[in-house]
Amino acid sequence: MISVNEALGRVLALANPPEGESVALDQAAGRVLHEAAISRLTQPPFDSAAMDGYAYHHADQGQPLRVIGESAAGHPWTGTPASGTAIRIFTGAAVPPGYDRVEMQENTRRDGDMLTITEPSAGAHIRSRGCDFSEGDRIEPGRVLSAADIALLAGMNLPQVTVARRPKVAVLAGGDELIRPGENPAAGQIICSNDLAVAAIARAAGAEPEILPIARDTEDSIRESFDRAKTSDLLVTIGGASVGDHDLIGKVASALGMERSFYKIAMRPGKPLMAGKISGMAMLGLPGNPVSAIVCATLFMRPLIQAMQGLPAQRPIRRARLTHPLPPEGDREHYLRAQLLPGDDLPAITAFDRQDSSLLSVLSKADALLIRPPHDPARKAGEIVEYMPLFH
Ligand SMILES: Nc1nc2c(c(=O)[nH]1)N[C@H]1C(S)=C(S)[C@@H](COP(=O)(O)OP(=O)(O)OC[C@H]3O[C@@H](n4cnc5c(N)ncnc54)[C@H](O)[C@@H]3O)O[C@H]1N2
Ligand code: MOO
Repeated sequence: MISVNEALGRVLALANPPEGESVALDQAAGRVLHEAAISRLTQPPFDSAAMDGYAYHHADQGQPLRVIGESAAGHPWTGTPASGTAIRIFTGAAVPPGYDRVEMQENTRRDGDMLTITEPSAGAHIRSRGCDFSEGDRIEPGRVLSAADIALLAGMNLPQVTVARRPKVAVLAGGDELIRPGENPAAGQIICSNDLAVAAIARAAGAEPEILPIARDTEDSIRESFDRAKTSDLLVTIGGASVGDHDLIGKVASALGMERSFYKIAMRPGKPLMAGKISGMAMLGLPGNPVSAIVCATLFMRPLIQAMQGLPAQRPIRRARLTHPLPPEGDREHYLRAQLLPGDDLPAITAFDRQDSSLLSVLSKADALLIRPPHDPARKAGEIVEYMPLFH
């Protein structure tokens, strides 16, 4: 069995290089920038007023000024400044060369055409040309575009950007016991839940997931499902990964020529994880236990989907203080479902008592996975441990 870190490295190596596609800005939030975006404009394009008031020249401060024009946003003044003059100006309007101050109107008194600055501000209240960004400035690729990025790209006059194509992820649940939510379970049947969760994690990571019909526990059914997935970038199977007579995923994958990257890792839950490539398509075989499937999707599928879009690999590992003692660990890295509360210096973390890998009700209450390395000795309350935040 290989370590979690080793497995993660091998999973990330399955990612093909991302491909770009051009999208309109209103579709670009949350996507990964694939090519550098290069500004077509300088912003602001002219020295611009930061307040509603009057533009004047600093040298004329202290004397009455004659108001000789007006500059509003979208309607620049075209006259010529002269000494002893001012113009009415509004926020966002161009400040004509020749004036170097804008006084807010609250600090002035106006009498006909004549203006007195009653209380000169310390600052100029002028945003100089290019103080935000300049033509040719770049936003580098390999980042998820935020709402602020979209606004910046718009300001740069870029109506479209090249983002990484969303990886197509086929999600395949298998098992004769599985039926869809809403159906009536017969004896021995349960509701298929894992594929919905895995697809949700895939979508949140930027993929375009497709949930395939549930495969039955026959080689033919599984082969048929693999065939449906062949135009995907990644096939994620759930269940049938262990050693039972009906666990056929590995067998079918091998028969279809899977180049296996690994099978089984020193991790709890998630031991029977499988990874590899079939005809250029990446494949992850998740264990069927619901918590195992969701934890493995979080730890391995999510970073793989991010790598497929050109994002750097990052494991969001943080530190917290234990609220209770923990027993020594065995030979697998253990990811315990846990709850976080605010603490003095670090958050306080409490692992749930019940850690069976079938318990969705416990996972749903958890906001963290408390990480225990293989052979970690017993821990006391108050000791610092590592955790990974869940689902946010
Ligand atoms: N003799 C051994 N038995 C098992 C071992 C082992 O090492 N030796 N490992 C155990 C571990 S650890 C895990 S994890 C499971 C994984 O087994 P599979 O990947 O073959 O999963 P299944 O047997 O298909 O299912 C396990 C469990 O999960 C339920 N399930 C499966 N798919 C779904 C789904 N889409 N939605 C909801 N629930 C699902 C399934 O009904 C089973 O209850 O193997 C252990 N056994
Ligand atoms: O690896 Mo299994 O996931 O421990 O239940």
